[in-house]
Amino acid sequence: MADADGPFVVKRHRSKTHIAPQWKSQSKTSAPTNNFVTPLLNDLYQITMAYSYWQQGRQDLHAVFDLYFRKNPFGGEITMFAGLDEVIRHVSNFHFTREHIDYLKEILPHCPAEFFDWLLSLNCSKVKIYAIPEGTLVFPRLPLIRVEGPIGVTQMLETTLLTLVNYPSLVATNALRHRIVAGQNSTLFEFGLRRAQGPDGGISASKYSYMGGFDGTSNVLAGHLFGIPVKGTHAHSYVTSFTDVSDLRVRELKDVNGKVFDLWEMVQEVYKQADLVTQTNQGELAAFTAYAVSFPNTFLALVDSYDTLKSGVINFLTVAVALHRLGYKANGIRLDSGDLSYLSKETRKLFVKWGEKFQIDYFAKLNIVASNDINERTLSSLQQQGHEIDTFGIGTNLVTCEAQPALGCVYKLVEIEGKPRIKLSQDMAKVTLPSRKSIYRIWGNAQHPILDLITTQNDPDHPEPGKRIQKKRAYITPTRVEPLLKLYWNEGQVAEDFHSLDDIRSYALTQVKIMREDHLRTMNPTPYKISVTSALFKLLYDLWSEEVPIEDISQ
Ligand SMILES: Nc1ncnc2c1ncn2[C@@H]1O[C@H](COP(=O)(O)OP(=O)(O)OP(=O)(O)O)[C@@H](O)[C@H]1O
Ligand SMILES: O=P(O)(O)OC[C@H]1O[C@H](OP(=O)(O)OP(=O)(O)O)[C@H](O)[C@@H]1O
Ligand SMILES: O=C(O)c1cccnc1
Ligand SMILES: [Mg+2]
Repeated sequence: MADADGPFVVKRHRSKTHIAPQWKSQSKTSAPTNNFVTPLLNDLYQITMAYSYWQQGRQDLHAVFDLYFRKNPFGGEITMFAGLDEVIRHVSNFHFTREHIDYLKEILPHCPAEFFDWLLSLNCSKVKIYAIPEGTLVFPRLPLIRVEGPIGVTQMLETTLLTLVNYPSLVATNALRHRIVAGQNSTLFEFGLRRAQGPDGGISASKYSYMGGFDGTSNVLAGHLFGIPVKGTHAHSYVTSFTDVSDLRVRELKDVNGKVFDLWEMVQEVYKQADLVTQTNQGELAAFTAYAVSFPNTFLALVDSYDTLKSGVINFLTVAVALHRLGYKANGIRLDSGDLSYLSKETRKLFVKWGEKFQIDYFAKLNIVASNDINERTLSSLQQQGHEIDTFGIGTNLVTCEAQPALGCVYKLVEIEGKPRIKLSQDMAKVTLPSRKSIYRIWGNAQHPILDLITTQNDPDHPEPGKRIQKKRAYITPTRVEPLLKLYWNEGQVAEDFHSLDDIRSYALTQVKIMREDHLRTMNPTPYKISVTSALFKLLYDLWSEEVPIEDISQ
């Protein structure tokens, strides 16, 4: 498959992320990737609430908000947290421009000039952001991000933070699930840009699919922006644009020592030696020869334009033998229709047969790429059937997250001026967990975490290694207690070093090895346990009774 140097050679850029607050440094890297990401990328109600907070003189009340989701996506029991880097970029850059304010004046004409002056002065220099590291496997109800600071500004972060976390976490989780099903030995490429929900959807899909365990993308801009390996083959239209050899204008190719040969003549020679029973499509053979002239080192051919086994694979092999004689190694083929399992096995047999006939040992291991509407179920079915595919190109179903179009992260107030707050609901899952909380991942003797514990501040049940805790009808003595929330943004300063995309990806893949397998399986997995301490439980019920007094229904 092709990269910038030719079909499918891996090329990594450095992708270290450095973030510096915009008002302290003009460093370009501190800006969000998408310049739509400003305080104006918001729901109107964030601005109208800001006005009312300001009018009531409440804008500086100290608020704590939690960002969390209630249910893992895709019927699974894991979610990969993604998008934090862009959140911190947004926070570090948060300010309204004069142009934004002029527009807001148009849509909120009755608001006084002083309100707009205040809006113009807003930034996140009094905000603190605690978060779980990006790439961590997370679960329902855990605060992924805890935002603290003046309600005037922290309220306004709601919509933007949600949009920066929801889709990234969803698509990263989708990618991770594909990785889990495909196993470690398959190569996975994201091919979804053309089908993504617009340019930002496409860029985010490429970035977060890579974070979730894909090996590369066909999206050139994503390669440029994030250092993701970019890969590609060619389309059917390239093949079908050649009718016959008369379309082949450049046939000469230098061998590895620099001597010039006519590749088409060499292809004809191999063609004769191959003793074919039926004639292959000659336009296809001309197209493959042309592509080999362009990319002799990494030649890969799309073989299903006419007849995969009788024409495409044979034409590819013919060109591959000719290239071999000039000292080049072809890469392989791509299948894009039909029964991918059957065709991959038959193709592998042909690779072996031609390798033996022409005495080229690496032919047996040539790369078989498959694409065509592949999703998690197709991957899983292909694994059961046995197949000979080395590389999967996955587009539509990965980037559009066809199995579940949204992750329902929400942003809820849990404390104001030090007072815990609660949002009630008939639906228990929608009742918020009040107060500023901490989360601890609790490890036992085995090499995997047992549960996550959510605590209040100064909780009497603060977990410690070696200190036994009781959870329902079980005791746990933690061997390790891992605080999950870290301070990332401290009143105008980046407080935690950010990791490169490659590091986050490796961290995410390591966690998959650590988690118990039954939580990871894609079908009917076991839920991972999330517990709250007695103190948090009591706080919730006390607040509930305070907000809605217990009714006497005997009257
Ligand atoms: N062996 C297989 N097991 C399970 N699913 C497969 C297998 N081979 C292919 N598929 C999937 O089956 C679907 C086949 O799609 P479709 O019916 O459109 O056929 P097609 O091969 O694209 O046909 P055509 O190109 O002739 O229109 C794709 O989603 C593909 O990923
Ligand atoms: O199938 P996806 O997972 O979305 O992967 C990307 C698809 O995009 C390309 O062709 P396109 O679909 O544009 O045309 P085709 O279906 O006629 O090949 C490619 O050949 C894949 O089929
Ligand atoms: O390079 C490819 O093969 C490719 C890229 C995007 C979509 N489909 C295929
Ligand atoms: Mg297609």
